[in-house]
Amino acid sequence: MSNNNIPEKTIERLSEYRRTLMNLHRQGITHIFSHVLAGMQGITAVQVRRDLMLIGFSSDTKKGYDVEVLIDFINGILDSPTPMNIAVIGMGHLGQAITRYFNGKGLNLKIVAAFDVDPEKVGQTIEEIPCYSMDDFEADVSSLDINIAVLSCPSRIASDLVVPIVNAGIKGVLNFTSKPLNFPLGIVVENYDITTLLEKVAYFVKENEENNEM
Ligand SMILES: NC(=O)c1ccc[n+]([C@@H]2O[C@H](COP(=O)([O-])OP(=O)(O)OC[C@H]3O[C@@H](n4cnc5c(N)ncnc54)[C@H](O)[C@@H]3O)[C@@H](O)[C@H]2O)c1
Repeated sequence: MSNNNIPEKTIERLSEYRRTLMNLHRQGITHIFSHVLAGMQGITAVQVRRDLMLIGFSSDTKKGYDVEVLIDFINGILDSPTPMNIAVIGMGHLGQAITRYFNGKGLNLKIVAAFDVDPEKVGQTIEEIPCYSMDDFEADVSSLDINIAVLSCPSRIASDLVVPIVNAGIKGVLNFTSKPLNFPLGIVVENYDITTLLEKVAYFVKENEENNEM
């Protein structure tokens, strides 16, 4: 099966499984049963087994899954053969928080540059990465071999960045602004808006309360 056929939700869970497995590995745990992994993720063992079957992982031994082997297998599915470089566009509160949080994770993905328009930030090193001017965005993205952009600029200017991002050859966008963006086919985009997500949680809380009252 090509990785393109793996459902989005399975990809998200594989990333979560890997983080859990890496923690277990650090604690010296060598094997884990599907129901234990499932319990740690708050899902069913059937779901875990189905996800791992989908990616062709079947080495469930009497002791459960071999933690190291499973991490390697998931690496082979999720990671690109070469490390991917990420740029943060808008190195304000959120951009800096994301960089600080993400670059400590030791993944095959690294935030290597920031772009901003603030003269006090451009030319500085912030959270251990260089901050470049938006004026030279396309040339710098190309010379730094950046594949992915994280958008943490003001929402009102987010749509102005679609064309520069496409022209610069960026292949994936994680958009944190409150302006949902569309890109041409071939560019992966994930819009992550905390207000939408919180409203979704609040809606289901309300639904549960209403159902409990009935
Ligand atoms: N999705 C979420 O969970 C979430 C949470 C908080 C904030 N946000 C959004 O993230 C964005 C940033 O929020 P913040 O609190 O970090 O704001 P901030 O004002 O601290 O940072 C914004 C940064 O963008 C820079 N900027 C302005 N115009 C730019 C341009 N044309 N190109 C590149 N950079 C530019 C600014 O100089 C500043 O450094 C906002 O759109 C906000 O709505 C999303």
